Amino acid sequence: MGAVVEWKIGDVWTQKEPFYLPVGEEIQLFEAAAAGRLPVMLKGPTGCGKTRFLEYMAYRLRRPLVTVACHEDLTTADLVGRYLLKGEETVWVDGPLTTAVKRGAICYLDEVVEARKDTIVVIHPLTDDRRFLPLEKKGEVIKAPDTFMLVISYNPGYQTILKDLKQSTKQRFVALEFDFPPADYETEIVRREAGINSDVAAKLVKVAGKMRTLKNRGLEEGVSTRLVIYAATLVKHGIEMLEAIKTAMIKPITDDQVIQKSLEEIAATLLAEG
Ligand SMILES: Nc1ncnc2c1ncn2[C@@H]1O[C@H](COP(=O)(O)OP(=O)(O)OP(=O)(O)O)[C@@H](O)[C@H]1O
Repeated sequence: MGAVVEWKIGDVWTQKEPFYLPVGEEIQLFEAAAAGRLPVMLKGPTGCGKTRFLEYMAYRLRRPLVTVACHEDLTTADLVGRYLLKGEETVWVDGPLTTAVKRGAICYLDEVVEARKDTIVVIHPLTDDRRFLPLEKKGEVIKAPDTFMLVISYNPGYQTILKDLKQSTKQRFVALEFDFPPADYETEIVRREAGINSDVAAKLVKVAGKMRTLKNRGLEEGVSTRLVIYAATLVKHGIEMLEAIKTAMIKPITDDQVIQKSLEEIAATLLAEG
């Protein structure tokens, strides 16, 4: 048995509309894919709004959202289900993928590349016009209802030759590309999410923008919108700007003290400029 799989079902009818600020044509494209029963890949760096977008789309389409955090020990049984011993009896327990298919939900496999290649293969029949899920252990095949939709997230920045999706998997999805929002959009997102004024939000976004230009020059990944929101939240709770930037936007992304110091200097200079 694999490690415990982390998953949750969000029922849209019990949920209020998630805040999502569209940046391009992503809503129309996703709706067209949903109408055409096509599987979707959300491509982009960590913390840039992929999950929030999907929560918003699930709400908009009034479909439950089943989210699975993929990891390298994830087995087919973790996704599909397994027989478990309950007292004297052996009972079948559906996994998140089976639950999503049965409920006609959107199933979101987050960071799918982390899962083992032999595990990923189980989604193949769901991603073409067959749209079925084989439950091999149970000797059953479930046909997906029209509302079922498979969505995966994928961060191309992390991939190496050893860890990448196979072409035969990639070429089963339409891809929506995400990136950090343009500065004025990101300012609005940070303002709303952290509940701070636009001025503070704009300054943090400016620092984040500068830090992102240093990607590949010592920094593996640009600072995420999520971290900018964290910094804004610290400021809202009384932490001074530079300290908030160090704690939320610099230390989490690099352990290298020399790089930390130079990022701090860049931030201090930008803050002094006003
Ligand atoms: N366009 C947007 N509209 C509203 N909020 C956004 C938007 N983009 C980013 N955010 C904010 O950024 C946070 C991080 O985004 P999210 O959790 O969706 O990232 P992600 O791309 O799914 O990251 P990961 O791959 O690490 O799961 C969200 O909680 C939300 O507050």
